[in-house]
Amino acid sequence: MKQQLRDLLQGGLNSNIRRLDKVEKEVRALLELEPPESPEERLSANLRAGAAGRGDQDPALALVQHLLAERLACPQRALGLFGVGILHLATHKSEESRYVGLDDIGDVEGLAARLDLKAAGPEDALRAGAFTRFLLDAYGLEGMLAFARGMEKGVPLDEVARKATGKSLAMLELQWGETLSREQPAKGLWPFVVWTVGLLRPYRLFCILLVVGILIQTAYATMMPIWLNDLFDDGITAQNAAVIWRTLALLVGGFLVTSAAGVAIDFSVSTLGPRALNDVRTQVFSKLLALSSRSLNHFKSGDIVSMFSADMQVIENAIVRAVPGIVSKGFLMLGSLITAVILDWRMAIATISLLVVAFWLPRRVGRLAVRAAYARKVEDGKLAGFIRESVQLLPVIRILGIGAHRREQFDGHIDDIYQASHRQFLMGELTGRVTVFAISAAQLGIIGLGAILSLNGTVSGGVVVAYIGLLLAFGGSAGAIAALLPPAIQAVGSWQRVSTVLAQPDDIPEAAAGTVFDAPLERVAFDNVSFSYSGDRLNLQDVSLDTPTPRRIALVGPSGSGKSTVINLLSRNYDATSGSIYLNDTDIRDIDNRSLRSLMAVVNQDTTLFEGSIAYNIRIGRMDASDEELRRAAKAAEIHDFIASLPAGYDTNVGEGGKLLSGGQRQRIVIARALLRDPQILLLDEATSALDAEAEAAINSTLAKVSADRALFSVTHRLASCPDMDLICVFRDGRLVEQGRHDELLRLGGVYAGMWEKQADISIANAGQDVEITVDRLRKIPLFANVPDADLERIRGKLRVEEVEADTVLSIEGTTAGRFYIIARGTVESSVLLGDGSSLTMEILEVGDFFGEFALIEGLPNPTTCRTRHPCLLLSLSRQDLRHIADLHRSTSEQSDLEKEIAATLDRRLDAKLDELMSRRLGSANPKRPAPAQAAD
Ligand SMILES: Nc1ncnc2c1ncn2[C@@H]1O[C@H](COP(=O)(O)OP(=O)(O)OP(=O)(O)O)[C@@H](O)[C@H]1O
Repeated sequence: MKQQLRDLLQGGLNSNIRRLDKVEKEVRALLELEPPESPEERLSANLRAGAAGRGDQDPALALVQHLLAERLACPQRALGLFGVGILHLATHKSEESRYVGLDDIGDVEGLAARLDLKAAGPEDALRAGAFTRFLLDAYGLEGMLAFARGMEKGVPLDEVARKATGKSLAMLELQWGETLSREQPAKGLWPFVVWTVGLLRPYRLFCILLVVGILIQTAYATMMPIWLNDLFDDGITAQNAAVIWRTLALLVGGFLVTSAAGVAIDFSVSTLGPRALNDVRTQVFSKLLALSSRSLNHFKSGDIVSMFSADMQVIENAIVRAVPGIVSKGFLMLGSLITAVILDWRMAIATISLLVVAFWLPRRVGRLAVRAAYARKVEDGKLAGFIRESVQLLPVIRILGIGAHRREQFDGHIDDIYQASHRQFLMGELTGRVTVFAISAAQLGIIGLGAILSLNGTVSGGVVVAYIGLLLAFGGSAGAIAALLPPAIQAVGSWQRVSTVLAQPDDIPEAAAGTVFDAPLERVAFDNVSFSYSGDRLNLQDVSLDTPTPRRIALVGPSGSGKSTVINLLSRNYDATSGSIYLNDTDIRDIDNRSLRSLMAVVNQDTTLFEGSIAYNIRIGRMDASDEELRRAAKAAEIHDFIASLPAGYDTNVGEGGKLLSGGQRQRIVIARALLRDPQILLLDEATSALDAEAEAAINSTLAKVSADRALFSVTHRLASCPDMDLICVFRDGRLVEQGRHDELLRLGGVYAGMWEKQADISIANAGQDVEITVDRLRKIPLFANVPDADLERIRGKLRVEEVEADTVLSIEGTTAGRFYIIARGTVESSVLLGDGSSLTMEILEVGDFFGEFALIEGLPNPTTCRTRHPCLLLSLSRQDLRHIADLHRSTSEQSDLEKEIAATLDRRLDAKLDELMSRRLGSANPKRPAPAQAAD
């Protein structure tokens, strides 16, 4: 056998075997395969598999397919997709498969079919590699192999996907798309120069001025050595005054013209740079406006802001200084080379050979420098985002006492920045230094050669003098390029970030041949609509709803159930993952986007205004509205009288974000803006939840008036307004679980009835001044289920009404201080701190929910931190008050019944919470592998 193998090797297969060996090693590592018994066996398996790759099939692909089939029991149908995919991963840098364009990924089904017929082009191989890498990353080797093994003939791929990953094929493709990097692979200096030239194209006159200036400078520098040669050989050596005077005149004249050309260059670059940069700013800003919320979610706001400040500055500097400098010095070097050939071809060949070597070296270092500059930009963006988040959340950081932890994270960021910038500067400087070093070495070599050749008279003294001049010009140019390279390289990093945004496909949904919707709206329908934000799980599932309009529709349900998502889909902030939404009988995707938007107005809880006057803030609802229409909208929003009472009236400046006005006033301006559009569909997303109770009561009455005769979709946590609604849609876990009128839903006794029961008997009166709760309602709190009426009446009397602003921490995990609370208005987030300092939301507590019961028992610490998400109205009870009531019933030294009951209930709740906490922590420790049982669709 050995002899046989040796013969084969000698038969010219060496290079093939080496390649197969390399591929096999990579594939074994990728698929975690045990190495075979002996090298001979491996060699023979390789050869057998390689030999199977006859005809036009790649022997390496045959080897991978052999390993998949023989060692991993994958069926024939999987060998195309995964064979090509794994081979691609093994032979290319895995990173490459991240950069598949989102538009290019196509569907897995089609890809598998193409690869089955072995018609894989390089793009198919890249896609197969990208899909294989995605499965490996998201579902591990087991998941990938489960997919591959499931691809038996005749089994639909959707079924294979569900079995292997718990997700439908469509969801898997969406998830795959989401994991692809939106960054561009590292680019070099040349593409940046090409981009810059493209940018400058609209400014032809200045470009011509610039090019003429550069050509004049180049011509002068190129001619100078020839004139020096003439001056030396024909003038000074031959004692010819005429030649001397003529050459001197040329040198001085050329000098003056070149100086003028320098001024022209300065003038044109200082015009071109800022103009071109403004164009880039416009492009990026327009792109931001053209990107959907889904695409924007992929960029950090810190990155985007620093793109407009730091990045633009760096690019401008490159366009004004570095690029023109490098181009003109490059021309100069080219001109010098031509002169060198004219002067003496032998010296020129030697010069060119040395220079080729001299340029090759810096190119290699330069590539590393470009990569380092990009890495530095990424780190800068991360730090900017971190600082922004820290400043915004400073109060939360203080209250949670996680300052030291944030400091540690900050140290981590600046450490990363140090590493990245150290590398960036080192590589940038090294590129310059290597360039100078290489050119200087070449210079020395050529001067030496010239001197030796002049000894035996092969070249004249004039040529040597001219060459020295040439090389000085050459060295000077190389030095200048070396100095200009670091800022240019820095600019490539910045440009790369900018181009990552610019390369995103515009995906604000816009119907290609969208129809204008100008009919009266008679119907809104959701037909089996499902949606996922991230591709990871469905946030809305199979929602079907068909309602005539105008009608008032409430969307209710627990936090996170998908209510706001319905608003997002209806307003086409996102498009449904599957299913359709109809206005009358037209799919909203077929409606021209402008026309669709003009049909509707959204008022949500964010009342931030734009910097500018009140009039401006209302008018942006419809730019062509007249002053009279503006006033009418303000009157309908019941804010006109207030505006009229201001000294500057409608011209009053609202300050940054509108901070000179109260929350209620800001919200009325937002409502006036919405009404100015006279929308057929009014979308309210918790429009009053950020306001205090008094402002909420007033604005609710305004909203009730302005929503008549429109299709109103109102997301609300507080059910008090629901009895007046024409339709109530109840959501839970992304599904529309109930729909009907208030009475019907109460009779149904389902989710809505439960929510109503929780909120009923807690009444808010007097614009939030008074909150009442009945004894019967108190009894429904498990803690008080068995407490006698008399005690409950006492507890009711001791409850204190508290009005609390948003973002107030009411109890802190691990501490025993605090009170017992019942929520009458608003929502409260209960969270726990994880080991890595991040916090995990356990529950969103809503009206009728209670928390802080742990405070009622001596020494029992709070298991979670509770923080208000909105301004809240709470009923609270102190430990002392409860104890006082308990003491009234204490006959012996034993615990009273009340205390026993509370302790027992607490035990149960605590157990349940701990179980939930454990499972969530375990779940969050392994986010990459969702259990197939949690099928999202
Ligand atoms: N931009 C987003 N990216 C990813 N997931 C999101 C995004 N917005 C919402 N979600 C998730 O989608 C689910 C539904 O959210 P949605 O905001 O529609 O619920 P909701 O019922 O309106 O909740 P709330 O009452 O708290 O506002 C939640 O699990 C939420 O975490």
